[in-house]
Amino acid sequence: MGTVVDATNKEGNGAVLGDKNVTVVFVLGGPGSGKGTQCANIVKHFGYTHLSAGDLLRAEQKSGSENGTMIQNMIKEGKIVPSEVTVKLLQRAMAESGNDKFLIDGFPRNEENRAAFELVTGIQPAFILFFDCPEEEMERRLLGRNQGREDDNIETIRKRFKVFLESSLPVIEYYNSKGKVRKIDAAKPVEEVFEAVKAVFTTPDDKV
Ligand SMILES: Nc1ncnc2c1ncn2[C@@H]1O[C@H](COP(=O)(O)OP(=O)(O)O)[C@@H](O)[C@H]1O
Ligand SMILES: Nc1ccn([C@@H]2O[C@H](COP(=O)(O)OP(=O)(O)O)[C@@H](O)[C@H]2O)c(=O)n1
Ligand SMILES: [Mg+2]
Repeated sequence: MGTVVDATNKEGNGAVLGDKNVTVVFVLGGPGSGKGTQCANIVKHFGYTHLSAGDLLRAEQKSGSENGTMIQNMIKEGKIVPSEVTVKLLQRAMAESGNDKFLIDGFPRNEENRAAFELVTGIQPAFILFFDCPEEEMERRLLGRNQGREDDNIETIRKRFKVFLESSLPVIEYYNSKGKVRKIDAAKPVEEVFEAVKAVFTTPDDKV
C-alpha cells in the first residue's frame, strides 16, 4: 500500500510529490556512530537519497532563516530542535529530490520527532538501521572528525550522549518492539560495517 506525501514547497504551493509511493529508512545511532559515512555508501549502491536532519538544520541556520539563532543554540547545547522545524525541512527536501527512496539520517531523535513525522506525512518507515557503537569509540571519532562543527567539543559531546540515551534510544526501542530495527555493530572498520549494511538491504524481506 502506498503513502501519499503531501509535501509543500518553499512558497507553500502545495503537493510537490503528488501521490508518489515513497520508501523511508530511518538511520539512527549515537553521535559519531557512522550514520553519515554509511549513508554515503548506501546511496552509491542502492539509489536512495540521503537526507541528514543535522545537515538540513545546519543549512537552514546558515541561510539566515528566522529560526537560525534558535537552531544554532540548540545544536551548541546538543538539544533537539522542535519537530515543527525539522519535519518541514525533511518534507521540502523529499519533495525537491525527485526520488522516492530516502535514508533519513539522525531522525527521529525523540518521541516528538517520531510522532510529528508520522502525523504530518503519514509515512511509516520500511525499517530502522541502527548503528550500535560504544561511547568511547564514538567520542574518539567525534573529536577526530575535523569538520569544524561547533558541537564536536567534549562538553557538547557529553550533552549529546546524554540526549541520545534519554530521548533517542527509547525511539529505537519503540521500533524494536515492532520488529523494525536492523542492528549493526558499528564499532568495526568502515568496510566491515558496510558489509553488514549491504546484507540488510539485500535481505528479501527488506528489499525495498
Ligand atoms: N567504522 C568507522 N571506523 C572508524 N571511523 C569511522 C567509522 N565510521 C565513521 N568514522 C569516522 O567517524 C567520524 C564520525 O562519522 P559520521 O559518519 O560523521 O557519524 P555520525 O553521522 O553518526 O555522527 C567521521 O570522522 C568518520 O570518518
Ligand atoms: N532530528 C534532529 C537531528 C539533529 N538535530 C540537531 O543537530 C545536531 C547534530 O545532529 P547530527 O545528526 O548532524 O549529528 P551526528 O549524530 O551526525 O553527529 C543534534 O545534536 C541536534 O542538536 C536535531 O535537533 N534534531
Ligand atoms: Mg551525521
